[in-house]
Amino acid sequence: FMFLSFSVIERAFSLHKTHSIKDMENIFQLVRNVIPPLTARKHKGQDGRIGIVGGCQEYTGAPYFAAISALKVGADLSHVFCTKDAAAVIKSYSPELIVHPVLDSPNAVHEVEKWLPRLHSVVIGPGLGRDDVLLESAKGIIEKAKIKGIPIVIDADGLWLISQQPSLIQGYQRAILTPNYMEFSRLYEAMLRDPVDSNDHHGCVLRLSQAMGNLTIVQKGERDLISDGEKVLVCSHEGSSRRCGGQGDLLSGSLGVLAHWAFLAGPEKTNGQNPFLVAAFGACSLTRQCNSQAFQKFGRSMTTSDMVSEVGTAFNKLFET
Ligand SMILES: NC(=O)C1=CN([C@@H]2O[C@H](COP(=O)(O)OP(=O)(O)OC[C@H]3O[C@@H](n4cnc5c(N)ncnc54)[C@H](OP(=O)(O)O)[C@@H]3O)[C@@H](O)[C@H]2O)[C@@H](O)CC1
Ligand SMILES: Nc1ncnc2c1ncn2[C@@H]1O[C@H](COP(=O)(O)OP(=O)(O)OP(=O)(O)O)[C@@H](O)[C@H]1O
Ligand SMILES: [Mg+2]
Repeated sequence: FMFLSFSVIERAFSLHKTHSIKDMENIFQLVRNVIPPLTARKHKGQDGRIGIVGGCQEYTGAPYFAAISALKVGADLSHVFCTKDAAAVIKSYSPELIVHPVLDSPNAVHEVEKWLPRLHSVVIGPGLGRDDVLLESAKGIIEKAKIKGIPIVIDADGLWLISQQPSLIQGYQRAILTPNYMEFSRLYEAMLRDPVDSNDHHGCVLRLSQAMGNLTIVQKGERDLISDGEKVLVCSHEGSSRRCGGQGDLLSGSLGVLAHWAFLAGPEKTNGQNPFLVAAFGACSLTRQCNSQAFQKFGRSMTTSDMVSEVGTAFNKLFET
């Protein structure tokens, strides 16, 4: 089945090289290489402690989807840093999550900073909203995470913040941005001062990554384009035509774990490829596989919760061979 999905690795200078099944299969193998083995000699936490920064009065589903997906991919602990009024709601969705109601407190940055030494990666933005006070907290948290060298996934309203202040993340190569169509356009226009060229998606994602200082960009869509400014990977693994909200949150939460694993494994395990490209490819194919499986069961009534239930079998199918 792996050969049915259609994904490519291409060099920046030869953008329209023929798509090679071998390359695609190789990237799946690289994802497998970075997955930590399950052994009896590990303690709780070793396979990943992930932080999600998001969750406000309007949005509680998004941080939940990201945090629960991180656990189901294989992280040991998943922390959500959200506003006070969102915390009880998110806790009530799941006893698995550790929820900190700190994001709207006056010392929000310090409250999250205390936890950073214990976190392997952070996902900033799912359900964060656009309140200036919360965006300011997110900004402070990004700055602290950068100082610690922690991999940072930026999604949703975190990308809104980056569109306003690109220098906040520019040049930090341990960051991965996961824009949808709208978010990509906003970022592109902010950085390149030009509208997106709809005839050249490859070139656009490549140029945006370069303008941002070669951090990893995942442009989500009918095909996911993943670039670090040098290469463009394409993930068009089969999903479905069902576009319920929350799928991007499943992607960013999964990517939080995979980014940590790939970063820890390093370029030896990824055959010299940028570990964050490999992680992104893994998260995109996993999300699409969950979509495909859930759609087969539920059709049009499929929701993101149904996709979350598929993470385990989807992961096994793609990566545990
Ligand atoms: N259950 C929850 O709690 C969930 C909460 N969520 C949270 O919501 C927050 C805001 O995130 P977001 O993604 O709605 O904001 P943004 O990107 O500005 O899009 C807004 C507008 O963009 C447009 N548009 C989008 N795609 C397009 C396309 N391909 N092509 C063309 N246009 C396109 C479209 O415009 P329209 O169709 O109305 O013209 C759409 O209305 C954020 O915190 C997020 O995490 C979500 O995660 C879902 C689950
Ligand atoms: N047209 C499409 N065909 C197939 N898969 C798609 C399509 N558009 C998006 N996807 C997949 O859906 C997932 C989420 O992408 P999407 O663009 O919906 O993110 P989003 O808008 O941020 O979602 P969310 O509602 O969580 O905020 C990605 O894995 C992407 O590959
Ligand atoms: Mg989104």
